[in-house]
Amino acid sequence: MIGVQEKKIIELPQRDLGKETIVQVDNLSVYYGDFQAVKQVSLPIEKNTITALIGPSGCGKSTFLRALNRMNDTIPSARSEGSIRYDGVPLLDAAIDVSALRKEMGMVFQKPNPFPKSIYENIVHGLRYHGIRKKSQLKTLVQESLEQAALWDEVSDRLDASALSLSGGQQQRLCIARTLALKPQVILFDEPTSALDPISTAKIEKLMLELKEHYTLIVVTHNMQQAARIADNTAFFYQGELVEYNATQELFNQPTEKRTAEYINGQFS
Ligand SMILES: Nc1ncnc2c1ncn2[C@@H]1O[C@H](COP(=O)(O)OP(=O)(O)OP(=O)(O)O)[C@@H](O)[C@H]1O
Repeated sequence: MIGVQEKKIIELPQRDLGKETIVQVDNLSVYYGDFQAVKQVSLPIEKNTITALIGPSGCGKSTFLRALNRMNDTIPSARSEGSIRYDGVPLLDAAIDVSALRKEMGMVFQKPNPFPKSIYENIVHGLRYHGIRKKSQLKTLVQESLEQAALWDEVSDRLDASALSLSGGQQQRLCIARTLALKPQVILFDEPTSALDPISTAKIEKLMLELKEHYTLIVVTHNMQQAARIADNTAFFYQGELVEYNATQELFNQPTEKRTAEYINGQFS
């Protein structure tokens, strides 16, 4: 449940959302001070799909992604306008408990960022924060999330080892496991493979395709091939605007907008 901070209670949707659209964004604008980084973007995110956000550097992809789970709140100059509804819940409402929201909409970043602690501690940290303290339950959740992140077989005999002793690709899967342990509904990925080698990238892409059976994934990527390989739907952003949003195959094979065609044909980057 997404609770609240004081004033009013806003209930989080129950687990079984039972709807095609899990997140509905309408006229979302995001500003950093006077600068408008995202301009009146509207789009639906379908449940149990991978949605890719593509576009040239600085076009607002990450800002849009971070608006969804209110990560931009941590930037003093940032301000969002418009509407983001998560199964009907207005996420931009000031009364939303952002900590609960970020549990429900977990985030995986570009650079694997495990804590300088053991593999086990990396996963239980967030669980303890959210009030889970029973050892047996923590142990079960650690194993489950590492299995789901396709890392268990590689680390089951060294859960006490430092997370920093893992390879970059393993660290990123640990960060995914850390997110999964909190049982999110939506996982936001901000260029999750751009710091990884091709083999680790392939493992993460395979994992993402497996995860969409249970979760809804939204991924910012610079890599158009990656979007074409894994995404069901793709949104092309340019200078803060959403230029085109369609099924990935359509967007790449028959873009309706000239700017999309130019971008995917490599005429600008
Ligand atoms: N904290 C911030 N303060 C001020 N401006 C910012 C901030 N973060 C991003 N911006 C600006 O907002 C615009 C969009 O940035 P954003 O990082 O969302 O783009 P992006 O498409 O994700 O870029 P990239 O692909 O390079 O990561 C850019 O002009 C950027 O300089």
